Amino acid sequence: MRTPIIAGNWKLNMNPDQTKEFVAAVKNKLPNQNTVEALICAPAVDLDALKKAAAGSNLLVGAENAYFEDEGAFTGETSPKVLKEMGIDYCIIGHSERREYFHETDEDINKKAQALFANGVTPIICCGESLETREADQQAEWVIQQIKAALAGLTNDQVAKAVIAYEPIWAIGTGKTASSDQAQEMCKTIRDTVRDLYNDETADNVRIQYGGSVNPGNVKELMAKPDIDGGLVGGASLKPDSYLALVNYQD
Ligand SMILES: O=C[C@H](O)COP(=O)(O)O
Repeated sequence: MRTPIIAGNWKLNMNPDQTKEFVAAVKNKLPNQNTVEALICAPAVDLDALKKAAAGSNLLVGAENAYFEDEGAFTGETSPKVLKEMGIDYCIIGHSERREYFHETDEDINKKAQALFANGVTPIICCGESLETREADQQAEWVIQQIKAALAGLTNDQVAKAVIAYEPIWAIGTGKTASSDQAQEMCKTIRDTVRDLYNDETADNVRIQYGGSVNPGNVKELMAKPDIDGGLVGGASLKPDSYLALVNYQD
């Protein structure tokens, strides 16, 4: 039985004061963690404020990125070891914005997954195709290759604990959501890929999110699909009311 996981990805939005206000508004209205995991992934500069504000509540805390080394001369990077020390639960890796603007490769993303697991932080591994790839009907091949590269060398136990986020680039921030059938089809493709690479148990345990213009109006339909276990939500996670509607979609 997979616990649904609804994650906000704040991207480059919110400061520590806004973070505290947000958490104060949501912290007593969140679902039980056994029913739905409610997570916010915030910029590194907000994580301390977020973690402290969320203490004692059902809110889980994640980072938006980390480096694959724990320490050293890597100016500007975020250490997975320090994320662990701060009590951070999850970390997004391989978001399409990082692949595009910061030139992250499949190999980087695999190294980041290894480094996060080595530190006990759960990666949310993003994948997804461009509009051009979708129009060429190559989305399945594209995403299968991304998943194979991201998971290379990971164990059954690690993959079973991981979260994979399918985010078609053409649906991110555009208001153009993939239909629930399109999202289901790709999430099933990802689960089938994990089944081929690992085994039934791992495939049945790995949680797969859909991301791309998820909002309170479409979350229920998406979450009703058998292979969609959660959402990775940008814009609609920035306001307390909207975030609460997303995480409480079962009400
Ligand atoms: O990580 C989240 C995605 O990029 C989706 O963003 P969006 O909900 O604003 O479309």
